[in-house]
Amino acid sequence: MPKLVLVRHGQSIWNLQNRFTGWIDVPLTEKGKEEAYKAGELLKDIRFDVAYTSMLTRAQETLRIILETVGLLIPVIKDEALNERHYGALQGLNKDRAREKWGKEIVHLWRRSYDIPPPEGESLKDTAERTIPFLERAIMGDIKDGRDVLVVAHGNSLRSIVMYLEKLGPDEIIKVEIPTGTPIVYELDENENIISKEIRHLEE
Ligand SMILES: O=C(O)[C@H](O)COP(=O)(O)O
Repeated sequence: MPKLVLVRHGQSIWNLQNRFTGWIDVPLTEKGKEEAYKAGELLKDIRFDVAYTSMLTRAQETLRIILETVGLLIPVIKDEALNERHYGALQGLNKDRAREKWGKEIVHLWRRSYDIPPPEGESLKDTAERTIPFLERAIMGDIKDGRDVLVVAHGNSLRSIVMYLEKLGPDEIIKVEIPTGTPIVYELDENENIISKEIRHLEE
């Protein structure tokens, strides 16, 4: 059965500073690079055929470190469709300051609900309107041909993909958090049904 592996990029400078990032192109921290290396260590048993990532440095750099760690030289496809949710007016703001300004309930809904967009930004639904057509058009073609695929992207672009693959409703996706550098390994059949799901962590 072909594997589809999803990895959120390692910690970025703005993750560390607790700032909304979205489409702002910030680099990984040293810890983020280490998380990428550890993700690679956890994926050494999979002979990926192809990898996909976004147009943002933090995801591309995470992917580069993973491929170097697993020792594979494979085609890498970069596409804006996998970029993080556009966080609109929140981009650059500290998340605690945003809660003080607007209240924690609405900030939580902007961050985790399905269809409530942050000011001037994308809701998860808006994000899914670009990630899912790309998943279907490009990534699922590889899966149907039996290839093992690695996707390195972002917290919310990946939440939209997890919601679709796992057939989650808006009341379920609101609880889903995707930690940095933690591979989610799916085995899929030719009809995109999940045969198995494994979240890989290093033993502490
Ligand atoms: O863009 C961001 O700020 C992060 O990548 C994800 O943000 P979130 O934790 O609010 O979803």
